[in-house]
Parts: sequence; structure tokens; C-alpha cells
Amino acid sequence: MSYPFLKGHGTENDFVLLPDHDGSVHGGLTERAWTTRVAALCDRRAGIGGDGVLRVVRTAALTDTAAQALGAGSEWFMDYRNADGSVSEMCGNGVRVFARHLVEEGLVPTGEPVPIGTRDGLKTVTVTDEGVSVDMGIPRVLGDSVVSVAPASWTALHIDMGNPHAVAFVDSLDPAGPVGALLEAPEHDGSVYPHGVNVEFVLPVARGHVAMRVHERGSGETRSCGTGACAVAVAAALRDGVPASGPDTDATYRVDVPGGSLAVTWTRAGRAVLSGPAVVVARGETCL
Ligand SMILES: N[C@@H](CCC[C@H](N)C(=O)O)C(=O)O
Repeated sequence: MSYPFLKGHGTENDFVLLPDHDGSVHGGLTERAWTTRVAALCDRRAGIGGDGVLRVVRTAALTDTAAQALGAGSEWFMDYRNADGSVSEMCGNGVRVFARHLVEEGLVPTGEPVPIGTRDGLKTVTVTDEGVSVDMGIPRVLGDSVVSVAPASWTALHIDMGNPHAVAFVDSLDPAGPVGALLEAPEHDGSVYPHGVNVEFVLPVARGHVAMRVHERGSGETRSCGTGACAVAVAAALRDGVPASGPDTDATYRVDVPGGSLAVTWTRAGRAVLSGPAVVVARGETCL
């Protein structure tokens, strides 16, 4: 059996998109078969390659009733999986690429805020010729723990963006330095992060401007992470003296990632708005 796919990325955080509007292509798979398929598609040598999979499904066609409730209010649901097949609550770059795809297919309007269902609830996304912005909701700042890349360790701020993040400020992002090549997941406190964690290493560049590298839960080191960029911007703002309750005026940070540059605004209302490029670059049929 073969089925359609597309390939897209947001600042080189890349995804395989699987149109499955009525759930008839992938929706009937067992959890095990779906996990296996996702991992095969994301394999960079034997598959198409990607940091994750975005199944494009109508909320009404979901068989997972919990997900369907979370997507209520949106016609479309982003059914996201990491490259190893594991589920995550949210993917900031993924939802931007997802929205770009919907616009290009004429399924939602361009230039207007559109709600998209995710496992972290509805996200409002706006696609324009310049890029794609998404209101990521209210970051939750949950305190410090420690992450390590032996023999180095750092204090890291726990920020929940729907999914878990540990943000550590470092003196260098050089793969030859203490952060290393991130071939393996940094060690973390399992009692703080019982379901694993995405770890961001951040280098301040100037006020309102930081650079980061990330090791993503379920995908390894990636070239960008949207939820991670939001967590990093909030951590940087706190470090710059913004109160934990949020900024008095909108605070915008440029967040450089290995795959490009994102903008994150922490608004006066305490919400994080993520903006940047998101493109679809290929389409085809696969039998994986
Ligand atoms: N790359 C994503 C985050 C994807 C999910 C993450 N790996 C997790 O397991 O939480 C983004 O752009 O936010």
C-alpha cells in the first residue's frame, strides 16, 4: 500500500506531513504499528527523514476521544509524533508547518488567525507571505533542576510549554566545548521530568538576542525547536529582570538556532507568540 506524504520544515526542524483527513489512511493502525511507521518515515537513511511526523486529520475523524476533546473548536488537528514514534503534547515549529500546508492546500484562509487542535489544546496560527506566527499560550515557569553532559553540569530552569523544557545558560555552544555534540540525551532529574525533557543550551548574544542548541526528547539534537525557543526567550527575559508574572510591555527576543532565526514575544498578557519561516518543500507517495 502506498499513501501520500509531504515534507516541510521551520528553521530546519523538519517534518513528514501525512494527509489523513478522514482518518482512513493511518487512523486504524494499532499504537505499535503507528509508532513503527512514524520511526520508519523519520529514518534519515532508510526513510524520508524528519524530526517528527505531522498527521493532518480532521478533529471529527479522531478515534482518540481525549484528543478530540482537546481539538474541539478546530476543524483540523495536528497529530504529532517525535522521530522515534513517541507522542508529545506540542510542537511549535510543527504547528507552523502544518498551518502553512493547510493554507497551500486551500483548506484554511491566509492572513487570518486560524485555530488548530493539538494535544496541548487549540493554538491560533496566522500564515502570511512573510512567515507563520502562533500563539503558544502561557509558559509555566516551574523552578530549577540540574542537567549534565558528563563531566559538565548546569542549573536549568524548568519551563512547561505544554511539553517539558530544561533551559541552561552556557558560555559556549561549540560542539567541541562542554555542551558537546549532543549525540546522547543530557542527563536530567527523573523526579522533575518523569516523562523525559527537551534540553536547551543558551548563549546570550545581546539584550533581546540569544542563541541556542537543543536536544529534543524523542528526536535527538535538532536544528530548531519552537517550544524550546519560547522556553528560552522566557528564561532569557527572567534573567534580564522581567518578573515571573510576565513583562509590563511585550518583550520580543530573537532566538538563533542552528537552522535559522525565530522571534518570540512574551506578551503583557503572559502569552508566548512564536514567529518565523515555515515551508513545505516536497510531496510524493511512500510505501513505508
Ligand atoms: N520540535 C518541536 C518540539 C517537538 C516535541 C518534543 N520533541 C517533545 O518530545 O516534547 C517544537 O518545535 O516545538
